[in-house]
Amino acid sequence: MGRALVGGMLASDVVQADQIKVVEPNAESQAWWAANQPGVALTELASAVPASSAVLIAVKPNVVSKVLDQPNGFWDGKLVVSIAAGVSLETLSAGAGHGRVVRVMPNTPSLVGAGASAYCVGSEVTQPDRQTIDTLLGAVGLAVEVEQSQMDAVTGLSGSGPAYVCLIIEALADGGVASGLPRSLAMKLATQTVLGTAQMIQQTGRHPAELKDAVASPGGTTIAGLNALEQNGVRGGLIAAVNAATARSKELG
Ligand SMILES: NC(=O)C1=CN([C@@H]2O[C@H](COP(=O)(O)OP(=O)(O)OC[C@H]3O[C@@H](n4cnc5c(N)ncnc54)[C@H](O)[C@@H]3O)[C@@H](O)[C@H]2O)C=CC1
Ligand SMILES: O=C(O)[C@@H]1CCC=N1
Repeated sequence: MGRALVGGMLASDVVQADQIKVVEPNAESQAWWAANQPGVALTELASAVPASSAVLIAVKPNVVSKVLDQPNGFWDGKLVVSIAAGVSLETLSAGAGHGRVVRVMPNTPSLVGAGASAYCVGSEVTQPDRQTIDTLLGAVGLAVEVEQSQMDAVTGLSGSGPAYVCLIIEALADGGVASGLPRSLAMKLATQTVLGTAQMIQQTGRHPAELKDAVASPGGTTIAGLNALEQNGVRGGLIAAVNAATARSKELG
C-alpha cells in the first residue's frame, strides 16, 4: 500500500522523489524501490525522521507500536500519519507522545490516481496539517475526513473493496470464458464494463437501481442474468463481505 501511495503521489507531481525517504528493512522490497523508484532514498528511521516534517507509517498493524517505540522526543514536531487497519488515534498518540497524528484508510487504486481515502485526525492536528493531508491524498484520488467511529466500516468497504471488485471482474471474465469467449477478450470486456458503469454512476449522479433497470429489457437477457445473481445471493454476499471486513478491522484495533 505504501508503494501505491508513493507511486501515485509522485505520478501526480504533488511531491518530488527527492522529498521522500523510505525506511524498509526487507531486502527484496528495498530492491523493488531501487528498481522502480530510483529517485527515492532508502534510509534508516533514525536519520529519516529528524530530517522530515511528516511520516507515513505503512507497516502491518501489529508492527505500528514497535515502529513508534523510539527514544523520548523522537516524534516531536512531526506529523505522524498511519494507514494501518484498526490502529486507533489513541494508540498512535500514545506511541508518538503527542496528538499530531492522522489515521488514514486508503486503497490500492491510489497507484493510478483513482484511490478512495478516508481519514480522521488527532487532537493536535492543525488546519495546515489537514491541508497537507488533503493535498497528498487528494493527489491520488478521493479524500474525505470522517469520524474515527466510521473508520472500521470504511476499511471494510473502500479499504478492502478493490479486492472484492477484482474478484467480481475475474468472475465475470470466467463467465465469459464459460460462455465461449477467449480469456483475453473476456477480461477486457469485464474490466471495461465495471469501469464504465462506475463512471456512469459517478457522472450522471443517478441511482444504480435506476441504471440497472435501464439495462433490463422485459423478458430479455439481463433480467435472466439478474435473476441468477439474486438466486445465488450475490447482494447478500457483498453485504456480508463488508460486514466481515469491518468486524476484522475492529479486532485488529
Ligand atoms: N494492502 C492494502 O490494500 C491496504 C493496506 N492498508 C494497511 O497498510 C499497511 C501495510 O499493508 P500492506 O502494504 O498490504 O503490507 P505489506 O506487507 O505489503 O507492506 C508492509 C511493509 O512494511 C515493511 N516493514 C516491516 N517492518 C518494518 C519496520 N520495522 N520498519 C519499516 N518497514 C517495515 C515490510 O517489509 C513491508 O514491505 C497495513 O497496516 C494495512 O492495514 C491500508 C489500506 C489498504
Ligand atoms: O487486508 C487488510 O487488512 C488491509 C486493510 C484494508 C485493505 N487491506
